[in-house]
Amino acid sequence: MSKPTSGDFTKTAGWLDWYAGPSKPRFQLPPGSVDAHCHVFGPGGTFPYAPERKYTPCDASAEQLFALRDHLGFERNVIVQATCHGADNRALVDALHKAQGKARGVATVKRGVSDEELQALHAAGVRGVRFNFVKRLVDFTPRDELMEIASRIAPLGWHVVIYFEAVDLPELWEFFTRLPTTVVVDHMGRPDVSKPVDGPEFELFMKFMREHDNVWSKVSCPERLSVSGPPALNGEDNPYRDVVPFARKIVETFPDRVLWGTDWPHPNLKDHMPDDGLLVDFIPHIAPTAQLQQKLLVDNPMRLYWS
Ligand SMILES: O=C(O)/C=C(\CC(=O)C(=O)O)C(=O)O
Repeated sequence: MSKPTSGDFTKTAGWLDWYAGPSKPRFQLPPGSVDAHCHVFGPGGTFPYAPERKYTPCDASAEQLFALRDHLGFERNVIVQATCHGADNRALVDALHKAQGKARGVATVKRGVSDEELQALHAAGVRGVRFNFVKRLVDFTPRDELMEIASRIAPLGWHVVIYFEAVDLPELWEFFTRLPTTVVVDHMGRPDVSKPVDGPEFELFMKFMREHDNVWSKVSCPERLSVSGPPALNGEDNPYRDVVPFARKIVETFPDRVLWGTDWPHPNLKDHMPDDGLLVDFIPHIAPTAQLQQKLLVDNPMRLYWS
């Protein structure tokens, strides 16, 4: 694979570039597997980063993403708009066109978006919008604006992807449970995995999914959530052990409402950059049977994004 570049932009201090030269997974992905959470960044020279961004990444182009897809053995991608591009979805749409049907997208839109713009996004392959509540990534958007957007995209059959920290779930609960669409949670609602898996914080997340059958979860990002590791590097075949009980509990309890993604190119990691091949090898630890793997990697994402 080619190496990361940063074009005309100066990367955020301490930025870790994505891992060039990932290993080949030992885990054999089921045919038709979908990497259901990944991003494209720029390239900044063609698709400039948004003025309101909170970080400036290294470039991560569509071509580089598709090279990783093929190397790891995925068939398709779901490309999620990252906050460094704000509500400018041009890099995402360009990647969707280049994917020739092998990618779907999740966009960010503002209240003023026109019906024509929504139709054009749909034609490009967008099937959802992302509402981000992680305070280090975005400025506050009033809830009534977000609810208005949700009601505009619901008739298109789209869903809402939500990204938030576990400690904020109580405050966001009322808003989330009013959303009129399928709701997909990024990275399991970012649990604090140093707390017990059967403790009150994670139990609230389980209750959120149990009581609302329109709520799905991505069981992604162990590299972001892990506290005690070990990292997916240097051939480690049992990485991020502390995250496994959380992800596995969700997969086994709600097998028809889970998705998995690499989160490539892993923005804002501070500690290490994982080997994406070893990240794929993490999957059987959280979805231990062939049936669970088929649902997680093929059936669920195909139902949500390609039917
Ligand atoms: O890659 C992710 O999903 C998580 C991110 C970045 C992000 O969400 C964004 O920039 O939109 C994070 O926690 O920094």
